[in-house]
Amino acid sequence: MTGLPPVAVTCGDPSGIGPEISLGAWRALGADVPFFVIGDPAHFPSGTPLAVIDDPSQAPAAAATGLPVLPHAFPDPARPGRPTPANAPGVVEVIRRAVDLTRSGEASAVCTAPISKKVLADHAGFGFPGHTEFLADLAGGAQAVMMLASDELRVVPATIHIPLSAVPGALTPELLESVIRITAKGLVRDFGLAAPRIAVAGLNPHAGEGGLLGAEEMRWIGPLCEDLRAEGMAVAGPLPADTMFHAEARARYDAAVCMYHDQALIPIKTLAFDRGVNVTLGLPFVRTSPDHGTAFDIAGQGIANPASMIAAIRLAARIAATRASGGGA
Ligand SMILES: NC(=O)c1ccc[n+]([C@@H]2O[C@H](COP(=O)([O-])OP(=O)(O)OC[C@H]3O[C@@H](n4cnc5c(N)ncnc54)[C@H](O)[C@@H]3O)[C@@H](O)[C@H]2O)c1
Ligand SMILES: N[C@H](C(=O)O)[C@H](O)COP(=O)(O)O
Repeated sequence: MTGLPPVAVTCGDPSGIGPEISLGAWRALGADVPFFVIGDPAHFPSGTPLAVIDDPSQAPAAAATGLPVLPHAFPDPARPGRPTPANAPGVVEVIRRAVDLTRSGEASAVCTAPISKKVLADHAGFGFPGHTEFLADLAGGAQAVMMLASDELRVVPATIHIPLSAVPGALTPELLESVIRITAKGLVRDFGLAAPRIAVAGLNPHAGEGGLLGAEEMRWIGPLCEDLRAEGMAVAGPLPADTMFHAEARARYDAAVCMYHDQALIPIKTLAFDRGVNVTLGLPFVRTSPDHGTAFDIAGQGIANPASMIAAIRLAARIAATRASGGGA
């Protein structure tokens, strides 16, 4: 226990595995890492020992008897695997509520259960491609940087939720430089690393093969890395992306900054799908999430693995404690 307020966990899509992995997290963590879920008490698996609270401060004591839930009423029941349009706006309201509670100091961090972007776009007018971009907006337009972290590997996609065809146009020296700087700062502030080492992936096969397979590396990614090295930052690259994720290569850096979503997320979800955590860097509050989605295909069957959610709640509490102590700052 840190003495900090509890972590606010959003319900995510109630028809996904959010309710059951939250229950799994409470079973594993009990009151050791205080948290509460914001959601509809009727959405949890039948037989869930619930501890309904009306204030986040009650969560640590409530956790001794059941899963602490701060109620948020939804119009429809949760139908596992079959999201209902009427519930979509509530999913967004819950995220806002978790952020408000964290910004007011009643919660120490936000941990989000998975949402379906498509369901929210279709039925809640959600104008963002993911939590990351929504949270950046709630933070007043901060530049939010997505990191997925595990013991084996940390990765950061410089461009996030955009089509592959849009990546070369969206990648600019300004964007990449700020992503590298926010990553370095996050590794110091939130992960307590004194001198973080960052590896930067190339965009093209073989990092462009000297211009034969693409020009971006020679034209500006390489020179940007040079400039940052000249400043004293430990930045390696641009490295060929196909050979930078094996065990020996990973030992040489603390985070890999990649050019697009799948370049970053395929290696970590292959190595650590059951324990990776999505952390948003660059926000004025702490936010984590499990590294998987709504898993509608298995929702309600009681087989979803709660390990990534457990790791996400633990990491949220740890980062909040590090920030509160001024630890890595
Ligand atoms: N943090 C988030 O909100 C988040 C993250 C990723 C994906 N998504 C969303 O989730 C939806 C589904 O995405 P997807 O199908 O690509 O990925 P997914 O992670 O939901 O599922 C991929 C596969 O992994 C399995 N799986 C996922 N989590 C599991 C767990 N905890 N235990 C056991 N098996 C698990 C699923 O059953 C499925 O077979 C999409 O709408 C996507 O946008 C949300
Ligand atoms: N890109 C993430 C993944 O594939 O795991 C996922 O979509 C979550 O993104 P947000 O945290 O922005 O919702």
